[in-house]
Amino acid sequence: MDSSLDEFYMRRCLQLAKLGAGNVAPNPMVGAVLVHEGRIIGEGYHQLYGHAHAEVNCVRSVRPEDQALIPHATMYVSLEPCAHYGKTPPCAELIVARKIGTVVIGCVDTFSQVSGRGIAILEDAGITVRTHVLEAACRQLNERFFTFHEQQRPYIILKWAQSAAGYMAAADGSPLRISNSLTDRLVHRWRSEEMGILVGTNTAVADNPRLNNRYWTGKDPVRIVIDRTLKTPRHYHLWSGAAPTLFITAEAATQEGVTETVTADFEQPLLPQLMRLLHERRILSVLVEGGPYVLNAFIEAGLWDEARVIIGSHSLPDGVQSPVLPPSLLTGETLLDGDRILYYRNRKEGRV
Ligand SMILES: NC(=O)C1=CN([C@@H]2O[C@H](COP(=O)(O)OP(=O)(O)OC[C@H]3O[C@@H](n4cnc5c(N)ncnc54)[C@H](OP(=O)(O)O)[C@@H]3O)[C@@H](O)[C@H]2O)C=CC1
Ligand SMILES: Nc1c(N[C@@H]2O[C@H](COP(=O)(O)O)[C@@H](O)[C@H]2O)[nH]c(=O)[nH]c1=O
Ligand SMILES: [Zn+2]
Repeated sequence: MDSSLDEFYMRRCLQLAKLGAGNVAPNPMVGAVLVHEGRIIGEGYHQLYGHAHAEVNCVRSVRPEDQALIPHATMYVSLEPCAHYGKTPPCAELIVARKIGTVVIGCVDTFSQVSGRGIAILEDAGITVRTHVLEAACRQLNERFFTFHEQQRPYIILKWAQSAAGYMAAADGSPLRISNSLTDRLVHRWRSEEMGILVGTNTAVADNPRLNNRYWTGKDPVRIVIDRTLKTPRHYHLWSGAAPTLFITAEAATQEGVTETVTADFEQPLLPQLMRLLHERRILSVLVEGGPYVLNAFIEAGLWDEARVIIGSHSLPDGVQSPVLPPSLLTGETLLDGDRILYYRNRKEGRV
């Protein structure tokens, strides 16, 4: 078998999968193509959470005159076909029922209800299966999903803005705009891409932040506030009910509309409890927007996957110190109208 051809069609699966970005979480993005003698006869991707999977849309897209070719075609799919009855029936059974002879898979689905069972169903039915084609790229596409299922915690992105001298706020703690308005748009795009956004008590009290997505299209993340004694004043934005909000507190649990207080044991390390709680609530990813105390707590615990550091042109020579990350973890840098944005990664993974 020509492995470069497998990679060629898998790249098409990845392109298709990405069309689901923003609409399928907490499900993974998945793309599929059906190929018969060098011609693509079907294409599909997972378009919307709770709706048909990529393989179903791919089979449905085959034109009536090509239907007879399906048993002689090869299906390429970026993620192992599912084996469980979730919101839809198992795709592995659809592939068996349609008598597709060969299936080429990008990466195994490590979600406990699938995890090799999809491949087993195909092989037991006599289907030829090839796996691990562009595996690193297929895993990277869904790194939030894989981190969530393999580490039982959300994918964590740390983000802050600092001056060139390394300060995040004035010495008296009063809030300060460091990033420019174009960078703020990018930040709101980042907010739209993650399921949660988190700040510490002092940031909630000092900044009265909204933590929503106002400068980009798409969703607002769930706001998560660490607030042991519920210090955040009730008239602040975080209590407004304008977006789902979780206050992590030592006080009793309550619910007012979309605003909840959730009790944690502050005598015990908080971050492991927080990770469990967010896993239970199926929050796949969190953008941690500060302040430095919270950011450093995540860094010290090694609980982060990416960091995005904005270095503004603001000359702030003194004040609240920003965290420091090892330069060896720096993976890229961009410039946006005078702001420098540094990108860090906490582990090595293949890139798309
Ligand atoms: N430039 C930027 O990007 C940003 C700047 N800022 C600025 O940063 C400053 C605030 O930062 P900072 O003082 O570090 O405060 P934080 O917002 O990080 O809040 C720290 C407090 O939150 C609680 N907390 C946080 N993490 C934990 C944990 N793991 N376990 C238990 N409690 C926890 C504690 O409160 P307690 O002890 O009361 O229980 C702690 O003192 C403000 O001036 C703000 O304007 C903030 C965000 C971003
Ligand atoms: N000062 C600062 C940031 N601060 C972060 O943004 C929060 C305010 O969010 P919002 O109320 O939604 O605008 C604030 O509490 C802090 O977490 N972010 C940045 O990108 N650049 C900046 O210069
Ligand atoms: Zn499926």
